[in-house]
Amino acid sequence: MGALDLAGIESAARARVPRDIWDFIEGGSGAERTLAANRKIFERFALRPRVLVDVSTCELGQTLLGTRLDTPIGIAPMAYHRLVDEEGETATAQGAGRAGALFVTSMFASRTLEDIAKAGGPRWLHLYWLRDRAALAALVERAEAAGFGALVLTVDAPRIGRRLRDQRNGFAVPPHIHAVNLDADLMATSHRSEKGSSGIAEHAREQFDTTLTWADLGWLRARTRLPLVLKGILTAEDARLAVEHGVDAVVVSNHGGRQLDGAIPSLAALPEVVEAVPAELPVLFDGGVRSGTEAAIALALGARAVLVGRPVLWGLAVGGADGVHQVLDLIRDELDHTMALLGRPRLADLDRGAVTDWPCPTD
Ligand SMILES: Cc1cc2nc3c(=O)[nH]c(=O)nc-3n(C[C@H](O)[C@H](O)[C@H](O)COP(=O)(O)O)c2cc1C
Ligand SMILES: CC(C)CC(=O)C(=O)O
Repeated sequence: MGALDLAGIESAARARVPRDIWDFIEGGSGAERTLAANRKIFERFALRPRVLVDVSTCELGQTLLGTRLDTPIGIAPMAYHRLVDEEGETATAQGAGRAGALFVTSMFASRTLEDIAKAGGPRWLHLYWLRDRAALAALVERAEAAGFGALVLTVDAPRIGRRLRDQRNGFAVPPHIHAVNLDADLMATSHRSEKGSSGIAEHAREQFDTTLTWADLGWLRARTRLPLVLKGILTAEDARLAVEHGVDAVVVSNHGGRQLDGAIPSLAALPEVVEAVPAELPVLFDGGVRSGTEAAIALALGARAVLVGRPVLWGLAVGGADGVHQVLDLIRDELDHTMALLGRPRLADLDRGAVTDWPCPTD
């Protein structure tokens, strides 16, 4: 029998993945307040079921920025999938393809964009803004040629958060795993392991452009015909600026609690962002989603799609492409079930009326 929920897949993954890699994946920044809050906040919302609605079929497919998807549950960008599986991102892409799910590939993928494209499935490419703009431009060109459908620029990481687990472990990218889409000399620091510091944070300090402002977005826009998505928006103010700067979509995210510790839980930021942007601008969401019920809550609060991070790596660690497919299908099936029992069989029916604030009496 397959896993009935993600908890079983998580514990199987934990048993397989080496401790320092597990800490890198699971960890947050600082006291991990935001990491914990991303999960806890889902308890503060409850669903409002309607009855006597024809729910004989639920429709979970949609077209998002020109990309056809069979499910509103996609994969958040995560670096270095080969940390947990020999094949890495090509297996992830296969699993996502079978589920008809969006795979947002990290710029720090450990397989080439071209191999990922060959594995099939709907895909977008995530970017950090490197000081080396020529490297960025080259990546954008390759992404277009390889059929990536949008660019997702992550804007919440001018520096890497203080990830104490990684600092204690002296975590660095193992020597046999590489961000193969970037030149080796650009990535050298990420492999430097030293107790008390994180190779990943050191690398970002060296290579990420910390001078980046809204005014620079035009440079990227001018280089691509692909839709541009900003990931890491948590306030109405920034959502409005994103719209003013012609962005095509935003992802409400606090980077899974890995960046600013103490930042607002992702789900708490979602309503103000949704309210601040025109109805037609897609708002995506990530942070702490571990079930179809939680996906339904985020969709009802206005997300057009929900991205899932860590659970996909659990699936990959446990079962490669099959494990990724299993994780995505499990959440999708739970969502389908939730929509039926909610009396809201189409994604468009999942509106603000489907959910209510319900301050938990034990809080
Ligand atoms: C191991 C790992 C690597 C990540 N790498 C990236 C990355 O390269 N770029 C990025 O924008 N976000 C990255 N993230 C953040 C995810 O895109 C996402 O915001 C977060 O994991 C969502 O929360 P969840 O894991 O609770 O679902 C990473 C997250 C993890 C766990
Ligand atoms: C290589 C890292 C900078 C990837 C990342 O964004 C993360 O670990 O959260």
